[in-house]
Amino acid sequence: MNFFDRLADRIATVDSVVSVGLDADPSRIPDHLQEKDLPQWAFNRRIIDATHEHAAVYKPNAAFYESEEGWRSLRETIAYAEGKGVPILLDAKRADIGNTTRQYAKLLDDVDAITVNPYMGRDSLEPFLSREDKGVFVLCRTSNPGASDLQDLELDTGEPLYERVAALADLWNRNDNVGIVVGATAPEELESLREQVPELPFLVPGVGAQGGDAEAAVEFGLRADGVGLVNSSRGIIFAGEGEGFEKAAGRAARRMKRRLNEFR
Ligand SMILES: O=C(O)c1cc(=O)[nH]c(=O)n1[C@@H]1O[C@H](COP(=O)(O)O)[C@@H](O)[C@H]1O
Repeated sequence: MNFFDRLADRIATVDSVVSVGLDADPSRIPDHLQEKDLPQWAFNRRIIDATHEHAAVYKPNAAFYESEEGWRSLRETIAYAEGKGVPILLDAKRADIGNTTRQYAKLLDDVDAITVNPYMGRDSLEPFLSREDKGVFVLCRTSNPGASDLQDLELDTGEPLYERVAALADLWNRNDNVGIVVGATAPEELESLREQVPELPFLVPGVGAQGGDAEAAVEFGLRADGVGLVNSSRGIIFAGEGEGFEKAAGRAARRMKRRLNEFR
């Protein structure tokens, strides 16, 4: 089954478009879990127990797991989330020349969807795009302050670079498995991109800790059939500290779901 069909089912089941970002920064894991064998896994397991009823997906960012312990924690996390029926979107932002990117694309064996970087062009993404059953989210207009350095540059056609990326993503979507990443901190760009590529699902990060626009994230981030994702990482998983941190995370996830649902 196509990833976006599975995602539609998941959104309907939990009545939520919340992507819970599992950015388990080792330095922020509560003290009482630090002596565990794999502190990140111990942390994520508790977060998943507390938030899965509100999670359309979990989005671990690979940056937080790039160590031997980290990869072990990530594997456990993925298996546990799958056991709860929650799809995994691995935020890896990968892509490279052909033989290298074929190795990167193997990451998809273990997860449902991935984020990729379009900078090196079509061939660098081909091994991801050809995985018909997996979701591929192409970075388009990111949420960070420096996004405008390159992504807003005007091409000789007069369009900004991020619009060209969206047009290419639409072209690359021959298997109905491509979405784009558009930050909630860029509500005008969100609106214009939704008009430009109405068929593409969006992943909208940047609400919560980055202060993005939740209403715009829902209004323009979701496709007409309601498929799309709005992510918060630190705003959910680090909502509380110390013992009982997971309860605070559960409340934060529920609050975000309700807030987004007001606009759906
Ligand atoms: O691809 C992403 O998910 C992403 C794209 C983007 O434009 N901005 C952005 O913040 N992200 C990711 O979304 C998450 C945001 O985390 P919080 O700011 O803690 O909610 C991080 O994992 C970022 O890497």
